[in-house]
Amino acid sequence: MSDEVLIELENVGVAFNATRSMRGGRYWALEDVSLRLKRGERLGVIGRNGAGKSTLLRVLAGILEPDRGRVRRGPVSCQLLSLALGFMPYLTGRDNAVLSGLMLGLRQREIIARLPAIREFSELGDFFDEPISSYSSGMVMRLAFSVAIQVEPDVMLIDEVLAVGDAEFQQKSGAALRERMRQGHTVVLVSHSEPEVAKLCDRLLWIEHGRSVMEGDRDSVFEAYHQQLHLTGAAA
Ligand SMILES: Nc1ncnc2c1ncn2[C@@H]1O[C@H](COP(=O)(O)OP(=O)(O)OP(=O)(O)O)[C@@H](O)[C@H]1O
Repeated sequence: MSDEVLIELENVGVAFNATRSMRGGRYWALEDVSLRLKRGERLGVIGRNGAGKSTLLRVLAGILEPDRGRVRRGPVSCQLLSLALGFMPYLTGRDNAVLSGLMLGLRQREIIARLPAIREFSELGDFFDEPISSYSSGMVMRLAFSVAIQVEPDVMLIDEVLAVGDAEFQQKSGAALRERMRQGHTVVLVSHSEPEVAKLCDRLLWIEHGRSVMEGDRDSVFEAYHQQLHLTGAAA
């Protein structure tokens, strides 16, 4: 891992409009999170349901602007892999792959040259040329993962998607991801699967109620997290 900081968050907060049952007003999904993401880092983000993990990934991806705090970003391309992904349902897998590549800063001919590899990795067969409204959620994730693996963004932000798809594809995507990490790619992974996080990440950020609780090497953060779960008797 190099010392080059790709994205830096300083006391970042994101507020949403609260629902009527919450009596309106603003609701802080992220309250105060600071983070320095370095090139080549394999960062896991852990925390209970609703802690703000997905919101944090959307800030890192540049999809959400913070309502407080500061984000400093180098000239990096980020790809967010999430089940709530922004594909166009009426376009084919192929056209969505081209769009994603363009949005990640590739030239049209670069992404077109990679289409056969994307189609092959996805194992979508003829579905690659069908509108993705006809895909299952597992098929959408196959497409998204295949694009990300072939396009090679500077930063891959992965939100609970590795468990989607059948066991064979999970194994293949996990292996492809580990290979990318071995080559020094930067990955941020949100997952409730501790074995997955333990296998892929060497550093962890633990957040609760939108605030950073602890950041550090994987084993120390897991230890503190488990201790707290034990104390509160709560499940992750
Ligand atoms: N677009 C939105 N509008 C309103 N509230 C939102 C929106 N997105 C997230 N929230 C709220 O912000 C809080 C944090 O949500 P977020 O999805 O970031 O948590 P999470 O840690 O990823 O949760 P989980 O582990 O359950 O996926 C939640 O209370 C959620 O309901």
